Amino acid sequence: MNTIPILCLAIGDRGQLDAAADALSGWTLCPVAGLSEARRALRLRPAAVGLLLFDDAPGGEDALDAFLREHWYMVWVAVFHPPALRVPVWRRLVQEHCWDFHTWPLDPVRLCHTLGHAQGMAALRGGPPGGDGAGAPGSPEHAAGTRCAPEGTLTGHSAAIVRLRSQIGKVAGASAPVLIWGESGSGKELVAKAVHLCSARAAGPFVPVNCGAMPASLIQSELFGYERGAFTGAARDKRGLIESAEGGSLFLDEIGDLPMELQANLLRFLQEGTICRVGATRSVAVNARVIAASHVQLQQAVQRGAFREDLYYRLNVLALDVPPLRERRDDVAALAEHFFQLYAAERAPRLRGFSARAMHLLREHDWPGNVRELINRVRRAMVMAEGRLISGPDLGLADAAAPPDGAPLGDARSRAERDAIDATLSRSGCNMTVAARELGVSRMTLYRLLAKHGMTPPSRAS
Ligand SMILES: Nc1ncnc2c1ncn2[C@@H]1O[C@H](COP(=O)(O)OP(=O)(O)OP(=O)(O)O)[C@@H](O)[C@H]1O
Repeated sequence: MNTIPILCLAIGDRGQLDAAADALSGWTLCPVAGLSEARRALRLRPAAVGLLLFDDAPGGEDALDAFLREHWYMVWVAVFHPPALRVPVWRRLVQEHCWDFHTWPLDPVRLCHTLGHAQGMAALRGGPPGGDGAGAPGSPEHAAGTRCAPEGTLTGHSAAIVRLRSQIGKVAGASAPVLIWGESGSGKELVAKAVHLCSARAAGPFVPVNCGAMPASLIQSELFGYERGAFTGAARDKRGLIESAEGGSLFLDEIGDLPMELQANLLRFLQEGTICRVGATRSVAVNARVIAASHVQLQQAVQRGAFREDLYYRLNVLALDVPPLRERRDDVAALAEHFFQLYAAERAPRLRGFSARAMHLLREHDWPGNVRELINRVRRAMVMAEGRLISGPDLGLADAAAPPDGAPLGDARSRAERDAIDATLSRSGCNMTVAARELGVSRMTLYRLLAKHGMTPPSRAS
C-alpha cells in the first residue's frame, strides 16, 4: 500500500472517481469532485501529487486554470478523453499545468508507474508549502537528515533552488557567520532572511544593514552606536545596529563596501563577540549572528587590497551562492505567477494571467536585473495591459528581430540590449535613476551594463 496521499480530482462526471479507484487499488487516494471540495480537502490534508480527471467537454476552464495556478507546487497528472484536447483551451491547460497525461480507459500498470515518478518529482521539489513535503519521508532532505527552508520562503522548484533550500536548512542549524554571494536582485536578502527564520534565532530580530547605502561618515556610529558626548550632537547614549540584533541575526548587505577601518572593528566583533561604542572606554558583549552578502567576488577585492583577508576568511565559513535567474529559467514561470498573485490588488480586474507567448518570452529573457527586474516587469504589465492576458510587449519584451544573416545570436542580443539602454537613457533625459527603473534593473546593474557595452555613463547627476 502506498500511503502518500494523492488528490484525485474529477471535473465533470463524478463516476470518473470510481474508475480511478478501481485502477489504483494499492494507493491512498483522496477523491474529490469539483474545485471547492478540492480546496477544502487540500486545506485539511496537503498533497504533493494530483490526478486530474476530466471528460469530453467540461466547462469552467477559467476556474480550473486559477485553481491549478494556486496549486502550482503540486505535480499534476491529467486523464482525459482524446477529443477534449481538440479544444485549444484544454490543450493549453494540460500543457501548462500537467507534468504528464493518460487517456481513458485507464491502463493501471502505466498509471501506477507515472504516479510513482510524480511522487519522486514532488519529493525533489520539496512538497507543498507548510505541508509535509519538505523534509517529509521520501524527500532528499529527509534522507540527508537535515532541515530544509520551507518552499514558501523562496519561490521556485528548479534544481538550483531545491539545492539552495537544502543548503539554507543546513547553514541555519550552525552558528558560524554566513557569506552569501549573488548578482544584484537575485534574492540574497531573501536567502539571509530564510537562514534567520530557519535558525534557532528566528524569534530574535533580523537587522538588515546596507553597507553600500550608508554614508561613510555615519556608518561607524550607526553600526556600533555611541556614548553621550562622543561627538557634537551626541546628546545621549545610542545603541548601534549590531547591538539591536542581540539574540538574532545581523544582515550586512554589500559587505565589500564597508570602509577599511570598520572592517577591523567588525573582525573584532566576529572574533570576540564584543563591540565598543564610539566614545566608550569599555566594550559590551553582543550575541548576534552575522550574515553578510556581496554582489562582487570578495576574493578579488582582497587581491586588490580593498578588503581585509583575515575578515574575508572569518566571514567565509559557510558560503551560499544564489544563482542568477538566467541560470534557473525553470523558475521564471512560477515566480511570474507568484508576483501576479502577490500584486493582485493592483491589476486590472479583467486580467487573468499571462499569454503562452509572454511566458515563452519571460523564459527566454536574460534577466540582467534578476528577480527584481521580473517583479518590475510583471507589476508594470499588470497595470498597463489592455487585454485579458499579459502579452510580451506589456512586459517590455518584444520578439527579438531576426539577426542579419550569419550574425550569431549573442551579437543580436547584445545589440538589442545596447539599443534598449540607449533609447531609455535618451527618453529619461540621461537620468540614471529613471532609466534604471524603466529598464527594471538597479542603478548598479545599469552602470555595469554601460561598462559591458563600452558606453559612457551620462554626465548629469541623477
Ligand atoms: N526565489 C524568490 N521567491 C520570491 N521572491 C524572490 C525570490 N528571489 C528574490 N525575490 C524577491 O526579489 C526581490 C529582490 O530580492 P533581494 O532584495 O533579496 O535581492 P538581493 O540579491 O539582496 O538584491 P541587491 O543585491 O540589489 O541587494 C525581493 O523583492 C525579493 O523578495
